[in-house]
Amino acid sequence: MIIGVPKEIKNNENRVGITPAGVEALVSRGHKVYIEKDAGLGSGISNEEYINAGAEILNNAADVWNKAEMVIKVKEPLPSEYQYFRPGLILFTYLHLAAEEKLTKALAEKEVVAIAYETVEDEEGRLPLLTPMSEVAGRLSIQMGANWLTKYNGGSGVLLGGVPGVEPGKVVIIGGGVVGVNAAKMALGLGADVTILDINPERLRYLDDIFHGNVKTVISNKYNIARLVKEADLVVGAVLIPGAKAPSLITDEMIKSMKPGSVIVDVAIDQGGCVEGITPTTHENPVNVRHGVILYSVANMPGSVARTSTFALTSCTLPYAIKLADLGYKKAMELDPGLAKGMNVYKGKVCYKAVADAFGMEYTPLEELL
Ligand SMILES: NC(=O)C1=CN([C@@H]2O[C@H](COP(=O)(O)OP(=O)(O)OC[C@H]3O[C@@H](n4cnc5c(N)ncnc54)[C@H](O)[C@@H]3O)[C@@H](O)[C@H]2O)C=CC1
Ligand SMILES: CC(=O)C(=O)O
Repeated sequence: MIIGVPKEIKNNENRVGITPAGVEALVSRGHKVYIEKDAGLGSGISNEEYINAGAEILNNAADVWNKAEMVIKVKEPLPSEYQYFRPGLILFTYLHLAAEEKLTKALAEKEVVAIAYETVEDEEGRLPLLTPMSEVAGRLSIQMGANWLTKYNGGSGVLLGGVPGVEPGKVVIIGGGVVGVNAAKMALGLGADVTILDINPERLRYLDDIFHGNVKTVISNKYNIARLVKEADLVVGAVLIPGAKAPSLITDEMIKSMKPGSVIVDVAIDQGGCVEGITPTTHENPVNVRHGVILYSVANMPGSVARTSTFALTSCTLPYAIKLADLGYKKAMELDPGLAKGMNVYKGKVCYKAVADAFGMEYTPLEELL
């Protein structure tokens, strides 16, 4: 198969869809890999490293997209990339379509074979291609929160760990999945007072066990969210309903009730965000201020620590890329039903229900199309 890896163009997105190890693995199995010139530089990977692994470097994005049978990316295509869509092109990347109506329609109109990292499942129903970046974003959320709490950034001036004689800052994490656990690890490491809310009592039991009672666990409902957000110095939005638009849980009224200079990091922004009325920001201009509260809502947080993120992401995506290239997507999905869950748009139809529901579009099960 001919595989193309373009340079990412989202604001400050320094990750890249493949490493030299991935190129080597694909080329040694008889595939051809084209990489856009300088695509790896943001992750510390030179053109020469790709060439030495067997890739061919192309000077522009158009050539990479047009020559490839499968494009491997990191982030969802931006409007300037829609021109490269064509029937039968396999696109393997994060898509977050429930928050991207225009992209959903463009992929359907051009009959792209659109496979989203974030909805691929393993045998236990976990999300193996979302997990590595959720680990990164969860950890980063506390770093970012601590940074925006500083006075020179307009924050309240709270040090999350406190000091002897002064109590620590209060961190409230809504959603106790992968982002939530990793945020909690970092916040506990700093010495903060940590509370995690989740709708799943079993998950709260698990969190109580693994953190040996060092985090408070609270069932998630409107009443408890309002009560805890009001007292928080830093809130992390970490909820997910796979493939769907994130539920709006932190209302404008709740933001008004918070102390001025407190911070909300809405990690769930890539699925639309869990704060009422929130919109995505960029690494260049990462925050908005509402009612004196700082709202951080960057949809590609791991792009800022690209070296770590690229290697973490591609170590998980590569085995799937190899399956797709070796077997073709039909056979690969027949043998691995979890990979089939990644198919969001196919033959012009939306075949992931939560995406179709987000826009009132028709849902067609993949089995009817393959
Ligand atoms: N902004 C960014 O750069 C990045 C964003 N993300 C996003 O972070 C979000 C969380 O991802 P993961 O932790 O991997 O998901 P996950 O599936 O591991 O965890 C989500 C948790 O949310 C809980 N939940 C669902 N509804 C809830 C509610 N109403 N109240 C409280 N908890 C609720 C679930 O029970 C689950 O435990 C996703 O939207 C993901 O795409 C992930 C990586 C990077
Ligand atoms: C998952 C996601 O949105 C990211 O890694 O950018």
